[in-house]
Amino acid sequence: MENKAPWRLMVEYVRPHSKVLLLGGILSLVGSAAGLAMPLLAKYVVDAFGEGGSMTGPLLGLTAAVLVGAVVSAFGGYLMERTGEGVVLGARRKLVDRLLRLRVADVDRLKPGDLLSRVTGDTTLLRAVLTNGIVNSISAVFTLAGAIAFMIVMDGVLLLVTLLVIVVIGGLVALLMPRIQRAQLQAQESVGEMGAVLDRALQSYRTVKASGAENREIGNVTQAATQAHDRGLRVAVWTSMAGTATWMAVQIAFLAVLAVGGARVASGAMEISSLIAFLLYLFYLVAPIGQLVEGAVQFQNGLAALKRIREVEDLPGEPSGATGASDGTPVGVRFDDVVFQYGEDRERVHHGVTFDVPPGGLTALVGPSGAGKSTVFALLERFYEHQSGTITVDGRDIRDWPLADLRAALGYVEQDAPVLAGTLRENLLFAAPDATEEDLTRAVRRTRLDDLVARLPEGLDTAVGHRGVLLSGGERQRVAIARALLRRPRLLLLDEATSQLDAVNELRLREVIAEVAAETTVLVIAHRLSTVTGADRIVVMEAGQVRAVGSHDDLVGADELYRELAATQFLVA
Ligand SMILES: Nc1ncnc2c1ncn2[C@@H]1O[C@H](COP(=O)(O)OP(=O)(O)OP(=O)(O)O)[C@@H](O)[C@H]1O
Repeated sequence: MENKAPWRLMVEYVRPHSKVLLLGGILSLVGSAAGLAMPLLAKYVVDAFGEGGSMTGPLLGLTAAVLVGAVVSAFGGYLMERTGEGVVLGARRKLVDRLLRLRVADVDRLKPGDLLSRVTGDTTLLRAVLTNGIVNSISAVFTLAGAIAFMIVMDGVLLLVTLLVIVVIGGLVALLMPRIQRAQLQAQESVGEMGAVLDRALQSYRTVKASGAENREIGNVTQAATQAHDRGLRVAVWTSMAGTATWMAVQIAFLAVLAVGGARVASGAMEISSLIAFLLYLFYLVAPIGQLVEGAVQFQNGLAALKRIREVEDLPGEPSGATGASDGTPVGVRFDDVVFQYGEDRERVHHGVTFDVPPGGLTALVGPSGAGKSTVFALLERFYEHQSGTITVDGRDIRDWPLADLRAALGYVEQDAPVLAGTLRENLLFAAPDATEEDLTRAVRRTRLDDLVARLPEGLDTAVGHRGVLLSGGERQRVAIARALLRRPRLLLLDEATSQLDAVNELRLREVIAEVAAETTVLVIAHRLSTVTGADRIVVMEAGQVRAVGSHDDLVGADELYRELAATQFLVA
């Protein structure tokens, strides 16, 4: 979406930490200056040794340089790590903020496990860029420049020899960089892919076991892991080639300097102490060149990670307005010639859906599977945008409602009624954290959950297990209804569970629905005869259109499809 140069994007993450970074940078410069002074001081020690002068001064200087270098570098290093963690935190915050505000349609496409790896894995790579990448590179450049300056002073000819070797091999390394970045991006993608496969297996854990598909799923995850491994190896190959090239550069330069320098010392063109100092400086080049190469590699890795992070950040988000409020007064709903398809390449799901639900009472949506009933709910919640026609809630086009207010006005209970991990209380308060104890007790009573609460060892504070595995299907559905009711919705959308409920649970559910419908508008996707016969009106949908509206008795007499549904679906299932 944005077309900024990659390093600019990187700067955005680093900017909030620029002060600490500057301090760290200065410290590492001081550290490298202390380091740079050492060979020169060593030369003085050698000179003093040769000339029989006092060695105390140079030796003290050498000690001071070592100490200053060590302390300053350690502190500078700590600051860098700290900033690195700060960058990771900042990136994660930003990414998570976007992740939870994405549009449902985009999330449908993306794989949860892959998204997870972007938040956990890719953000971590950004830190490496900062700590080893940017700062080490800056201090390396400084050390390098300093060492070269000293080397000019020592002997210009030897410097030329050194630079020639380094430039040739440096060029080779530069050629490797784009390959490293590409390989790293692919490696990160494999890690994301592995997360996605693993996530799928864990989400459908019982199905995997029941289908005897453990080995196949293990195979799939292992395959993704192996791919990540292979691609990681490719990164390692290119990286170590870059490392080897650097190492060779220094070794060849060393041999060349030794040969040329030895000749120059023999001919009297240069002193032996200068040659020693020069060789020491030459080895001083090893670390910064290594750092530069590593910095460049880290930078490539960081860019690869950044690409994956930006892919998510650049997706459009929903408006992040304040949480909406609802006063619980019932509202009416109207669909007027609504046309909708899930994607450009998808078939239409709604071909002009029209119906009208007055405020209050119970309205049942019925129709064969795939008729588009759940889609009615998804459109009302604005999980997706309809292509044409009008949907109004309380007489107001839903596109004109602030999204947060619209969603606060609607209570939504999904068919598989998810219960989140945590205690029963946490689950109930999920949509209304500020609800009072009294509200809570009332909601529990209204949804006939008091028996359950009395039976649980720690009442409301009993942990209900990951995804509510410790509750029955009927209990889960009622927990979800209670959760929705605590938000005092003006319209309750209830996608009835298709699974068979036992007689007691079915009776309870019917009572709960009837009681809620006395106070607010309830729109229920009905799979049960008890629900449709108890409804004030029934909307019959077929293949993306409304074919009839009426009471149970009207429809049994007037609508063939309804009669058929009543005879088979509702009575049997
Ligand atoms: N998120 C989605 N992305 C793409 N297509 C979808 C999506 N959700 C539903 N569909 C398609 O839209 C059509 C209508 O689905 P919908 O869930 O609204 O039907 P339904 O009447 O509620 O059926 P059921 O009673 O089986 O739940 C189906 O063909 C389905 O495949």
